[in-house]
Amino acid sequence: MNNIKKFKRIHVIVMDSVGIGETPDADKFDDIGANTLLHISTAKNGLNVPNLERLGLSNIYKLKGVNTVHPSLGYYTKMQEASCGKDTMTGHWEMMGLYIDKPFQVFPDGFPDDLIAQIEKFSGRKIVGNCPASGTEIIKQYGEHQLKTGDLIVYTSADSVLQIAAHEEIIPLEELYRICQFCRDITREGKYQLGRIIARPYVGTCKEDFTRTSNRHDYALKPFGKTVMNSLQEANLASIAIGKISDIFDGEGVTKAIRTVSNMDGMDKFINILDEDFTGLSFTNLVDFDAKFGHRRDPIGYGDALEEFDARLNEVFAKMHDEDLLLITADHGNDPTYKGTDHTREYVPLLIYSKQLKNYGSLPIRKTFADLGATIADNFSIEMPQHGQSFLNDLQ
Ligand SMILES: O=P(O)(O)O[C@H]1O[C@H](CO)[C@@H](O)[C@H]1O
Ligand SMILES: [Mn+2]
Ligand SMILES: [Mn+2]
Repeated sequence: MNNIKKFKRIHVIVMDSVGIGETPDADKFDDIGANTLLHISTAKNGLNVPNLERLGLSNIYKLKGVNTVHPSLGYYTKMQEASCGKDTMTGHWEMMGLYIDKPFQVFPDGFPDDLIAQIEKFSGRKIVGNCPASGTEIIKQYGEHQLKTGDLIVYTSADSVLQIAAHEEIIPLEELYRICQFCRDITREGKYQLGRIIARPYVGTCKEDFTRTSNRHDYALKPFGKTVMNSLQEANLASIAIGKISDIFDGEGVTKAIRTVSNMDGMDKFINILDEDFTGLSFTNLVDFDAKFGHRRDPIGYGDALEEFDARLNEVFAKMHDEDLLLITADHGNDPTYKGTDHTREYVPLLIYSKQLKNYGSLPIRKTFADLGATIADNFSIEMPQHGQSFLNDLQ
């Protein structure tokens, strides 16, 4: 890094699912033509994101209503995912230097009878659903049935995930969590290994007003190997997880976990962290983009959420110290105008800002999300991850 001190704090913000166009291998995922940001900007007839604009967002891919800027106020590029998956865990683990070579198992036809039987036996409740579904649709379909019978609503998606929807007044949270923990324990390895179990509680009186609550809980697998977060922790540096991050890594390499209930709550908590004195990483995930708008195929809501996020960057810039580095990126796409309701294989944007950097411009396209973790490791002089190349020296 020419004439530049290393950074004391690196802040990574993951805008969950904010992709920026199909990758060269999008055909393998049946995602040709997907472009989350572009299609949101067109659906909204222009996006109003002045801070992301200044950092160079539209220089990566021209979005409607977002100017290209020269010079930009940040380094900008996009990253391709090397692992063969497009789920949240794969994306985040790769950012921290770990690849998934064999995709997590999915169950497009529902879960096998013997697995379902084990869950029914443990819980003493019958299971309905057992198919891929959108979480808000399946509670419309089976919620009233659940109110009458107490049956469990089990569903999956294109991800390696077993989700249990449960009305909070019919199946108390502690019971739901206990059942999910059981599901987690029986699917850690072997033929039914699953990426995640997710508790999906909701409230309401009938299908017209059922609403999911923020008591969602994710039970992930432990990362299959060492991540940059483990190395930070070993070196007695901070590795602060805000939002879903701690769940995604099953707490591995997390020195402090801060839970959030929404994107704006995530931004509040991140901005508070900027006031704390630490050396190391803060790692924030903003999941509303994905859960509330991407999977719901709501491009207008998605665009509004992006504008709301952008507005909070004023506070972030104001609070950043000279020795801070900010990296804004995403973990996969979820084009809300695309067919189906699942993630899309896309490039993710990477925007880089620090008060001590000046010669802003484009960086080469990254072949792997792991370049992010390699840069963090390089900066803190800790063990380099198995994958990824540091771009620290490109920052001036
Ligand atoms: O449709 P909902 O319940 O939001 O579920 C979505 O959220 C899950 C976890 O991110 C994905 O696997 C997808 O199924
Ligand atoms: Mn995600
Ligand atoms: Mn998702």
